Amino acid sequence: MSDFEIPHSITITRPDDWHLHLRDGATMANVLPDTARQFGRAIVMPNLKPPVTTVAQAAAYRERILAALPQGLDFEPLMTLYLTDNTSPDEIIRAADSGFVHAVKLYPAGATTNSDAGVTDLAKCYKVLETMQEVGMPFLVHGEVTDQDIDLFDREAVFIERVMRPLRKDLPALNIVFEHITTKDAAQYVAEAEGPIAATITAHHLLYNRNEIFKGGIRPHYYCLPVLKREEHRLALVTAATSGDERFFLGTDSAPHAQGAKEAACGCAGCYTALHAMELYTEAFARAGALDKLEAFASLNGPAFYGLEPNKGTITLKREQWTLPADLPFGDSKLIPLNAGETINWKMV
Ligand SMILES: NC(=O)N[C@@H](CC(=O)O)C(=O)O
Ligand SMILES: [Zn+2]
Ligand SMILES: [Zn+2]
Repeated sequence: MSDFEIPHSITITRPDDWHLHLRDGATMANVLPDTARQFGRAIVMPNLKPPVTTVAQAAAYRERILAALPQGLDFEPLMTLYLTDNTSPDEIIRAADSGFVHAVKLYPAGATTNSDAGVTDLAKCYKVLETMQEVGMPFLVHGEVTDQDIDLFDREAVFIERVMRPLRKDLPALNIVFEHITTKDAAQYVAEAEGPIAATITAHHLLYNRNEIFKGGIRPHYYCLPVLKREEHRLALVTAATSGDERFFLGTDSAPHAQGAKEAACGCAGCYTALHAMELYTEAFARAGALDKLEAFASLNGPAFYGLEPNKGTITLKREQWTLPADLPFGDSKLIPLNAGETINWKMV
C-alpha cells in the first residue's frame, strides 16, 4: 500500500486484549487505565507473587482491579488461574462455575517472570487437564521448554515437538491458546493443526525482530520472553495475523516492570505496550497493507474462541503523529514504555 492509499482513520469494533499483565496494588492502579481506555476486556495473567491459583484468589484480584478502575472507564477483567503441580480438578469445576474465570495458564517452571511456582512436569496435571477438556475451560500456554541445553531462540519450536504435539494427541478436544507466538514454526503449527487451538500475537513481535534488542548497545526495554526472533519469523507472524484466519488474535503481553528491574545487570523480561497497543497493531497492519483485517484480529476472533460476544461500540485510530512520554508513573518507581520518547504514526481518538 503506498502512503496515499493508507486511510486517514480507521474505525473498528472495540477490541479486547487476550493476554495482559496488570500486576497488583499501586502499580496496577497506574497501568490499568491505559488498557481500559483501549480495550473492552482483557485476559488477566495470574503470575502475581504469590500466583493466583484458586478461584477465591481470582475473585479477590478481580475486585481489586474493579476498585482501581477510574470512573467512566468501561472495562471487564477476565480472570485466569495459574496451574501448579497441585491444582485439583475440583478447582477447575469451581472455576467453570464462577462465571469470571475464563482460562487456566501454564507457566513451565522457570520459563519466565514469576514462573517458579509453575508446572514441573505436565504429566502431573493430566487429571486437571482432562477436567478442563470436559468442562471446556481454555488452557493458555507459555510455550517454551526450560531446558538450559536448548538454545534460547529455539525453545518455542522445541516446545511444539516435546509438549504441544503429545498434549494435543492425548487431549484433542482441549481448547488451547498458544500464547504470544514468536516463530514461523508456531504460526504454521497453529494454522495447520486440527481441532480447537488458537494463538495470540503481540504488537512488538509483529513490528520488531531480534536486532532491535542490540541496536547500538543492549536495549533492555526490547527484551521480553519469548525473546524477539529473526526477521523470517516476524514476517510469518505478520502473515498469520493479517490472514483473517480466526485462530489468530490480539494479545499484547504488555508486561510492566519498574525501570530499575529492567535496566539492571540481570534485567526482567517484559515490554510495556498497554499505553499505545492499538496504535502499534494498526501500524503493523498498515505496513502489511492489511488494515481491513485488523478488526477480525483485534475484536472478533478472540471473543469467538472464548465463546463471548464481541464488544459493543467502536474505537477510531487517526493517522496522526505523536511522541510517547519518556516514562510513566509506576508505584514509587518509573515505567519505561516501549518506544519511550519516539514518535509514532497512529493515535487513538
Ligand atoms: N512476556 C514477558 O517477557 N514477561 C511476562 C511473563 C510472560 O508473559 O512470559 C511478565 O510477567 O513480565
Ligand atoms: Zn509468557
Ligand atoms: Zn505474558
